Amino acid sequence: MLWLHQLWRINTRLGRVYQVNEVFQTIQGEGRYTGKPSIFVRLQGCPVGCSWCDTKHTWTLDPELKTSPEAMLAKRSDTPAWAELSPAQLLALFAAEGYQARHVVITGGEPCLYDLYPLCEALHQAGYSTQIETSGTFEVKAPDSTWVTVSPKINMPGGYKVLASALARANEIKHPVAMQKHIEELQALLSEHQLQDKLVYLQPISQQKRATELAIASCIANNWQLSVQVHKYLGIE
Ligand SMILES: C[S@@+](CC[C@H](N)C(=O)[O-])C[C@H]1O[C@@H](n2cnc3c(N)ncnc32)[C@H](O)[C@@H]1O
Ligand SMILES: Nc1nc2[nH]cc(C(=O)O)c2c(=O)[nH]1
Ligand code: SF4
Ligand SMILES: [Mg+2]
Repeated sequence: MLWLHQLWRINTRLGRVYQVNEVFQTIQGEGRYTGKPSIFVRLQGCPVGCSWCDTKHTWTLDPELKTSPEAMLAKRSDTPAWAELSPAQLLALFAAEGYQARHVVITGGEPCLYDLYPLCEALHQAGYSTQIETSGTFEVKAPDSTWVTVSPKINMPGGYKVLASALARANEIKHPVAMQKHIEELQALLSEHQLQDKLVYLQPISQQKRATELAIASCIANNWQLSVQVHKYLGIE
């Protein structure tokens, strides 16, 4: 017999909705799953404020910018408009769009502002594998089988800091770099949390030549891997 609190938890989860900036099908362009056909679900809202963020249009969650799922899907440029969808509505949207990818990447914005259990569980039940792209500044609320990519934010202007629990949960650590100090910050973080055995990727910030050269040299020196945002080189989403 289900306890009352379990029933309440299930009901709450079933009733969960997500604020979604965009949904699209493409090739995963970053990290361990680079090259994998994927459906991206980009959630709205992020308070972290990375100066080099390539998705600044997802930072706000303005109630006046709420739009319909159809209008959200029809967007052809980066805007801060968002739509509210339940996991069931997202699955129906995937079917209606005829998406064939079986891997779903939940990104943002900062997806870990949300409880991702209901979404990931519904996706798993429907046969999808799931991945989260997160800054690690909020608790990761997702099933064990979800692949978690943590892009640790260190010394952020707003004071947000990567959580030890998020680093421990990470299946891979992906660090955007442009300067030598970013390499040193990552080395200090890995030794502070004893994470030398984690899978680590360096990702040059915004395809800059110097950042890419630094990332290549640092990957070789530290036996890390390179992630180059393949989608940007290909000119796809
Ligand atoms: C836009 S963020 C959204 C998910 C989450 N907020 C985070 O930071 O991981 C997705 C990934 O893009 C990376 N990223 C953002 N802007 C970038 C840029 N200009 N160059 C390289 N990587 C970037 C982030 O570090 C993160 O790994
Ligand atoms: N193709 C593609 N791969 C990605 N990997 C992580 C992305 C993100 O914005 O989180 C991203 C993205 O926006 N597009
Ligand atoms: S945490 Fe992610 S979405 Fe937020 S500002 Fe930084 S890169 Fe952008
Ligand atoms: Mg991106």
